[in-house]
Amino acid sequence: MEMIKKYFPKLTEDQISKFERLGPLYEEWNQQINVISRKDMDQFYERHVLHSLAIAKAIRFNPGTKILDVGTGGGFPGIPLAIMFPECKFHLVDSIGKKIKVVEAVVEALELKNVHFSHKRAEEVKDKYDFIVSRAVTKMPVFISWVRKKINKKHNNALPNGILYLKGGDLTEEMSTVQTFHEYFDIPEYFEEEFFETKKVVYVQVY
Ligand SMILES: C[S@@+](CC[C@H](N)C(=O)[O-])C[C@H]1O[C@@H](n2cnc3c(N)ncnc32)[C@H](O)[C@@H]1O
Repeated sequence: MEMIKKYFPKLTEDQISKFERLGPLYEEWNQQINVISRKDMDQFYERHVLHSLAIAKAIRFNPGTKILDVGTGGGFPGIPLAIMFPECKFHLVDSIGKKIKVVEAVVEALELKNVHFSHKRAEEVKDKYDFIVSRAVTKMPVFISWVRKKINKKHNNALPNGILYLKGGDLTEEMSTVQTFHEYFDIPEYFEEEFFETKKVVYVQVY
């Protein structure tokens, strides 16, 4: 938690309180439904919360921005981002119902009014969004095929609308077939910590 305050020094008391409550909430839920590997729970804030917030280092979403988190699992990166950007609207989806139950419990406990959640596959989502965020779900070409028709063309953020994906591994081959503009965001200094396997925020502009 101290690292979050250090890297995001402008958090309000309400945001700090919500981030502080996340740890115990996931600890409790993880005993019933395993959404986070047990060994990761020891470094929950670094591996999950701070890691998700790398997207907030790549872009400060403007109020009103609509964001879809595809394959959110227990709520990552969507829940930490929703706390960080309370004036943006988030929709978290996952194809596994019990994971969405954990999201539901966390959203209710923290009264996150800016978060909706659905048990569905990405391919079934009908609405359009300004940004699609994700972490560790599938390879980028597949991911793009799922979401490319779900991105609004009109934009009001510093970056044109698109995908922001927390990705690990060697991206060279994976990204070689991606034809639209894409770039990798500088790794925030906390990514240098060895526990981060995913070292890039990949931005893909779909149009
Ligand atoms: C490795 S987990 C990552 C979960 C979360 N994003 C995280 O980083 O903690 C991948 C998740 O993607 C979900 N998933 C895979 N394919 C999906 C699809 N087509 N639509 C929605 N969710 C999907 C799985 O159910 C799983 O919860």
